Amino acid sequence: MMCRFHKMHGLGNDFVVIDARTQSLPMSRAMARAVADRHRGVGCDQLILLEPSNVADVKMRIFNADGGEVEACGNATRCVALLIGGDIRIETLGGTLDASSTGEGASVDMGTPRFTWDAIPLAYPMDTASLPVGWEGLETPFAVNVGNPHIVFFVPDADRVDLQRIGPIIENDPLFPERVNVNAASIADGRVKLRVWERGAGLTMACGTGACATAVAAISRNLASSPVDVDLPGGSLTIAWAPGGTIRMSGGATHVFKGEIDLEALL
Ligand SMILES: N[C@H](CCC[C@H](N)C(=O)O)C(=O)O
Repeated sequence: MMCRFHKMHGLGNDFVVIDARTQSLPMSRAMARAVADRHRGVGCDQLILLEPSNVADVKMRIFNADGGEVEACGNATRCVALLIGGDIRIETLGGTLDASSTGEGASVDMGTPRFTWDAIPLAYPMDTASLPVGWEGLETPFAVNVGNPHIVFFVPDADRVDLQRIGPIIENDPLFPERVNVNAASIADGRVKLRVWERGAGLTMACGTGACATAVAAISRNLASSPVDVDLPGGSLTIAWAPGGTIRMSGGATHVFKGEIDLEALL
């Protein structure tokens, strides 16, 4: 079955976007994993499937490279806004988001962060502002749900954290029943430097929800003030948030090419 797709990225966090609003496409974990495979498929960090919505302009389904369907993807949300254009409302498992395309990218209202232990979720009650846990020198992280679960470690230099090694250990710790996205952040001159090990995708060039989670954590700990510029390997995002409010994320989004793939040939 030939299937058209758009190859897009948000600061190098890359996506295969399939628009299934006019022709439904049953998606499976195996199919998502096969499309994301960088050797046998198209290759991407996340597969994005667009479907009709009863509550918004479009429903955006998000599948990590490991095939798991998840609640939120900030960079992909900007890409979908760029693809569709104008001001749009996007339904996701993590909530319905308002986005505005700005030509080179988009700004998105990512909703209200949640801080209670059972909203992250954690396996048992804890102070999510400063978890009394640590892994090999990464200590007292901040946990927050921004549609998806994130843990944020503030360190002297984010580049010196071996996320390739420690990321999957933390991602899969039993403290996180839904696993977790792992953020290593350092602050310099009021800006945040961020490196992310993503749940279900590994190290990525950028993570939109990671930037949101880290900005919320930095503002909550008085380490930075809103709006916060977050510098990731693939580029910078600007995150605005005040306690009690919603998170506003702005940044680039890029359409690279249109393609076609034989989905049956992948399995
Ligand atoms: N790995 C994330 C989904 C993608 C998030 C990231 N690509 C973004 O831009 O927010 C999770 O499992 O919750």
